[in-house]
Amino acid sequence: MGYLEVENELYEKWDDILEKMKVNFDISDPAFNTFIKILKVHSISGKNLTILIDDAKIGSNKSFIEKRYSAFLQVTIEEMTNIKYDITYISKNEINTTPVETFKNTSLPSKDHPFISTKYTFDNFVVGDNNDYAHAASLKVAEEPGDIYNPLFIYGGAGLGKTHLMHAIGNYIIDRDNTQRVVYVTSESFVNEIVEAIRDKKGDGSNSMQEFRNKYRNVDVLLIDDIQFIIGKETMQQEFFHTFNHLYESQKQIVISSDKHPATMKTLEERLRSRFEMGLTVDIKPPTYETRMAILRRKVQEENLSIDDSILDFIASNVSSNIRELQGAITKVIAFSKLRHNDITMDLAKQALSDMIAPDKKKEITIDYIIETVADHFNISTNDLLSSKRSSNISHPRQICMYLCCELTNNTLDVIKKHLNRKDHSTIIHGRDNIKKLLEDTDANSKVAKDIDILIKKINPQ
Ligand SMILES: Nc1ncnc2c1ncn2[C@@H]1O[C@H](COP(=O)(O)OP(=O)(O)OP(=O)(O)O)[C@@H](O)[C@H]1O
Repeated sequence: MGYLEVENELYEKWDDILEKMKVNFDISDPAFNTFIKILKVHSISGKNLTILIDDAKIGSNKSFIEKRYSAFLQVTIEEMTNIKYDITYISKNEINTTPVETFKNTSLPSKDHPFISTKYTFDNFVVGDNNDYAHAASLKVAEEPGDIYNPLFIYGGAGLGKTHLMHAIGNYIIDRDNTQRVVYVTSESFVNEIVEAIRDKKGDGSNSMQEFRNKYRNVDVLLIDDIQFIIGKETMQQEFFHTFNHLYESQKQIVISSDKHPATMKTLEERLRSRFEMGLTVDIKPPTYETRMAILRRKVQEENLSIDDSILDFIASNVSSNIRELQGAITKVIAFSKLRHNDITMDLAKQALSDMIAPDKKKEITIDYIIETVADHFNISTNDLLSSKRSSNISHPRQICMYLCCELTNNTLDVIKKHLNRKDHSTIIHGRDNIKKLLEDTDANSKVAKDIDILIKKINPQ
C-alpha cells in the first residue's frame, strides 16, 4: 500500500480504533471522553505515527496520556491495521512552534510534511558495536552540518535505527539554532509530492512544481529516508539529482538513508551513485545481544517498571535482527500485563509473545500460514498478496511467498499455485527462482536476505 493509502486507511478507521481500544482495555466513559476522544491522527511517515492531542487545556495531559495509554493504542492499531507504529504525541502548542509549521504555511498540506520527531534523539539512542560508527558520524554531522561529511549516507536493514539517527541529527541542529530549516522526508513522500505537483496545475496559474523545488532547494538540512524507493524511477531520480546538486553546491547538509550500500543499488543512475559516495557512507548492523538487552532495559526504565533480567534475556535471545520488533515485543508484554492486571512473569511474557516466539510448540507449516506471515511482515493485506497487482511492494513479497512455500513445505507446485491464486505453475517457478537469484547476487546483509531470515524465524522458530 502506498503512503497516502495507508494514511487514508488509518483516518477512516480511527474512530473504530479508539472504540476498540476502549472495549479491549476496559476504559471508563469519563476517561475515554477526557483522554482518548481528543486523540487525532496528525501525520504518518513510514511506521512513525504522530498523534495530535486535540485538548482544550493545551499540552497539560500529554505525558499522562503517553504513559497511560500509548501501549494500549499501539496494540489496538496493530490489531486493526496490521501495522505496528512508533507513536509520538504532539500537543497543540507544540504544533504552533515546530519548524515544520513554517513549511506547512508554504503550499502543501501537513500530511505531506513528515517532521522531525522529538522522540528520537542522540540521548535515547543506545550505542553498541553494531552502530557506533553511524552514531559518531551522525553526531559529527549534527555538530558541523554541511561541513565535512556531506552527504552522510546511512545504510542497513529494516528497523535498525536509521530513521532514529536522522531525526536525532535534526533535533540536535534545531535545538542549537531553531532558525535552521531542517526537513525530514521519506523518499516515498518525496515521490508522491512530485507526482502530485506534476498532476496539479494550480487554479491560479502558479506552478506547483516550482513550489516543490523552492521547498526542497531552500532548506539548510535535508534528511531523506529510505532512498531506495526512488531507485529505478527515472523522473524522480532526476529531480532528486537536481535538488541534491543545488543543496550540495550551497554547502547545505544532506543525509540519506537506504537499505543498501550505493554500490549495490543495481538500477541507481551512475551520476547519483557517485554523488552519494562523495561524502561518508556508514552502515548499521543488526544489534548484538548486549545492545538488545540495553535497549530493553532502557524501555523498562522509561516505563518505570521492573522486569526480571531472565525475561529480558528471553526476549533479547529470540528477537534478534530488528530493533523495531524488539521494542514491539517488550511493548506487547507490558500491554498484556496491564490488560490482565497481572505481574510480568516468564509465563506471561511467553504467552504475550506466542505469535512471535514459540520455542516449545511444534507448528505445522502451511501455505496459508506462510501467506499470512509474509503479508504481515510487509504490511500488506493477504488480498493484495493474492491479487494480480504488479507494483513492486506487492509483487516482491508475493515472490518471497512463492520461494518460502517451495523451500519450507512439501507441497507440489500445483497446490502452491492454487493457494497463491496463480493460473500457471510456471509463475511459481519464476518467482521462486527470482528470489533465489537475488539471494545469490547479494550478501547476507542485504534487505532480501534479512527479510528471508526473519521470515523463516517467524514461520518456523524451532
Ligand atoms: N540504537 C537504538 N537505540 C534505541 N532505539 C533504537 C535504536 N535503534 C533503533 N531504535 C528504535 O527502533 C525503532 C526502529 O528504528 P528506525 O525506525 O530508526 O529503523 P530504520 O532503520 O529506519 O528502519 P526502516 O528501514 O524499516 O525504516 C525506533 O523506535 C527506534 O527508536
